[in-house]
Parts: sequence; C-alpha cells; structure tokens
Amino acid sequence: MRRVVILGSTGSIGEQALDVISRHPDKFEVVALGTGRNAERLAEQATEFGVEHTGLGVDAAVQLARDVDADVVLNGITGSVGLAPTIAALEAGRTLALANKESLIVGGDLVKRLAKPGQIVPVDSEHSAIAQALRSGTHEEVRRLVLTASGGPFRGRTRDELHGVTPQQALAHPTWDMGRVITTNSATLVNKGLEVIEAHLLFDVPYDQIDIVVHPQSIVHSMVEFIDGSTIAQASPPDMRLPIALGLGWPDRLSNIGVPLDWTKAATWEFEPVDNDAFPALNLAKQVGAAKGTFPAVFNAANEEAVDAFHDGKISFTGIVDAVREVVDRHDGPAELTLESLAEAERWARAEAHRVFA
Ligand SMILES: NC(=O)C1=CN([C@@H]2O[C@H](COP(=O)(O)OP(=O)(O)OC[C@H]3O[C@@H](n4cnc5c(N)ncnc54)[C@H](OP(=O)(O)O)[C@@H]3O)[C@@H](O)[C@H]2O)C=CC1
Ligand SMILES: CC(=O)[C@@H](O)[C@H](O)COP(=O)(O)O
Ligand SMILES: [Mn+2]
Repeated sequence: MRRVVILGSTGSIGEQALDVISRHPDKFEVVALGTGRNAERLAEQATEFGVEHTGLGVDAAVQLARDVDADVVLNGITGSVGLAPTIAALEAGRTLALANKESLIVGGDLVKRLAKPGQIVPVDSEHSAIAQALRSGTHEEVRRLVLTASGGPFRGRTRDELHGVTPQQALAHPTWDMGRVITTNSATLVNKGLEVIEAHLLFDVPYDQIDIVVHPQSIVHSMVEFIDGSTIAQASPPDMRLPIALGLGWPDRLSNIGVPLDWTKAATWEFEPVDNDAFPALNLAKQVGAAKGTFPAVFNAANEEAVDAFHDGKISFTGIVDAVREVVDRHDGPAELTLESLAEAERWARAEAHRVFA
C-alpha cells in the first residue's frame, strides 16, 4: 500500500490521479489533498477518498508534502509556485511524482542537489516515455533524446497568421485536455521549450543531444536513440493516466489504466520538423537553459505573466514570446543560484514583463 499526497488535486492532473487511484484501492491510499482555491471540490474529494489532511494554497501544500507521513507526493500544481512543495517533498524523503515541471526548471541545480537518484519520477508524458525507453540501455549508450511535440492548435501557420489568434483558439488543443497555462504553452511551443530544459535536468543529457520533432497525433510520446542506431519509442493513445500511474507506482506498471493502440485499423503517424520562425519559443528556451542560473526562472516567470496578459486581452498571441524574449534580454543574471536570488529574479521578471506590456 503506497500512501499518496496529491497537490493540485482539483486540476487536470489531480483529477486523473484520483481516477487512477480509484482503480487500485488495494495499492494506494490517499493521505492528503491540496489545492489552490477550490474548497468545494476539495471537500468532495476528501469525502470520497476518506482523506483526513487537506489544505488550500501553497503554504498548505508545503505542509502536506513535509508533515503528512507518505511514500509519494504527486505535485500537480501549475506554475513556479510549485517550487516550495517540490523542495519540501524532496527534503522529507518522499518519492516525488513530478507533473509540475516548472519547479524543476526554475530550481535547476538547487532541486537536483536535493534529489537522491530515482527520487523524482517524471509524470510529464514525454519524460515518462523517455524514462520508460531508458530501461533499454545505460546512460553511456544513449546518443540522443527525441521529444515529440503535437505542434498545438496552430501547427502549419506562419508567424503573420498567428498574430490575431484568440485565447479561445489557443485553448483548443488538438490532442490533450489540460489546464489553461499548459494548453496556452503548447500553442506557443513554450511548453516544449520548458520540456527540453526538464529533459536536460532529469536525464543529464546535453542540449545538443536533445531534439524535437512535431508529431501531430501525440501517440509516440518521445524516443531515445542509442549508440548502435536503435531507437526505442514509447507509444500509447494520448491519455495522462498512463504516465500518472507510472509516476505513482514506479517502477511497476498497473493494469486497467490505458486503452492500447488498435493495430487492426489503418493509421498514419506523421513526423515533421519544428517551424522555428513561426514558433521562436523553442530556441529561446534552449538559450536560457544553457545560460542556467536564474535565466530559466526569468523565462518561466515572464511567460506566466504573458499568458495571463494574453488571456486578459492585453497582448497578442505572438506578443507572449516577444515579451518573454524582451525580459530575458534585459536580465543580467546573478553569479550564484540560491533560493533568495531565484525569488528576486522571479519578482524582477514579473515586474519587467508588466513594464513590457504597458
Ligand atoms: N494536464 C496535463 O495533462 C499535464 C500537465 N502537466 C503539468 O502539470 C501541472 C498541472 O497542470 P494541470 O493539471 O493541467 O493544471 P490545472 O490548471 O488543471 O490545475 C492546477 C492545480 O494547481 C492548483 N493550484 C494552483 N495554484 C496553486 C497554489 N498557489 N497553491 C496550491 N495549489 C495551487 C489548482 O487549484 P485550484 O483548482 O483550486 O485553483 C489546481 O488544482 C503543470 O505544471 C503542467 O505543466 C504536465 C503534463 C501534462
Ligand atoms: C500531455 C503532456 O505531457 C503535455 O505536456 C503535452 O506534451 C502537451 O502537448 P504539446 O506537445 O502540444 O506541448
Ligand atoms: Mn508534456
């Protein structure tokens, strides 16, 4: 029986995690639930799963991750606000099933230093796919990682054609049903940029050995190419319950989770290169990832503000990445990455982003 804390329980990841757990009551016990503001849904979940410990807001999330006796903490909070709960879970010695990619990306080496080998299990679908594929070889045998990207709702459009797209159009993801921020990030390809940094940090593979390929069907979730020319890909219909189940149960697989691919029907899987002119976020993300220090945190914080500004009608769709680039370009970056310098860089980036929007 694994005791599980779910942070962000009312969100897309959190609700699907509870669905996974409801299929395996003999394997998991939910011991704590945390969320942002949705007290009503939180209370319903606590009643349904018989959970004693619940809390609202990030301070409660930290407390639940640190103080409730548990084996696994699933961090399904959105945004870099998830950093403190990630740190709390790692310091408390819990296995961290990590959906909140932002905390690893902004925390970088600070988070990595806290994590024992195997303590972070990726939930992000691409990174779960890579973790599964890496079971086929050693680190020395890896030649490159290939992350797949759906391309989002605007795949195939030119930069000019992207300028006037609406928030509603940006939220119409072709293959995944997810929260507002990550769905918008998929449309700009900021999500894929964040995922390149996430892959670098999780798997210790240099940036020049991490490639992206657009795969509109979202069936191949990522691949690992090995030195002998073999490529191992993980494929399954787009359903986050599979990587969530692996995150909670790692290294074991659970039955009754996903529907497998139907090989009796004709199907086509496409792969195409990223259009970096229309979607400049990916190259910018690689740049900030390589710069390290507070640059990834500045990139992410500026993007979080820009996504809100886009949904509030203050900036255009292409204005999101333009604003992020401007903030990144103005950032000097401190010599040393500490929790204090990180917090200060984030504050600065959010304020600077608003100066760009003004
Ligand atoms: N959804 C998906 O399929 C995937 C998501 N991810 C990652 O997983 C994370 C969650 O995404 P998703 O589930 O889509 O997001 P949602 O917006 O659907 O859910 C976010 C959750 O975080 C909670 N939350 C927000 N702010 C705070 C806070 N300050 N303190 C505590 N809890 C807070 C929300 O609570 P409330 O509802 O009360 O506001 C909600 O429960 C993100 O990092 C995303 O990038 C990665 C891969 C796939
Ligand atoms: C399901 C998941 O892991 C998301 O991060 C997904 O990858 C988003 O799709 P994009 O490939 O469009 O970013
Ligand atoms: Mn992903």
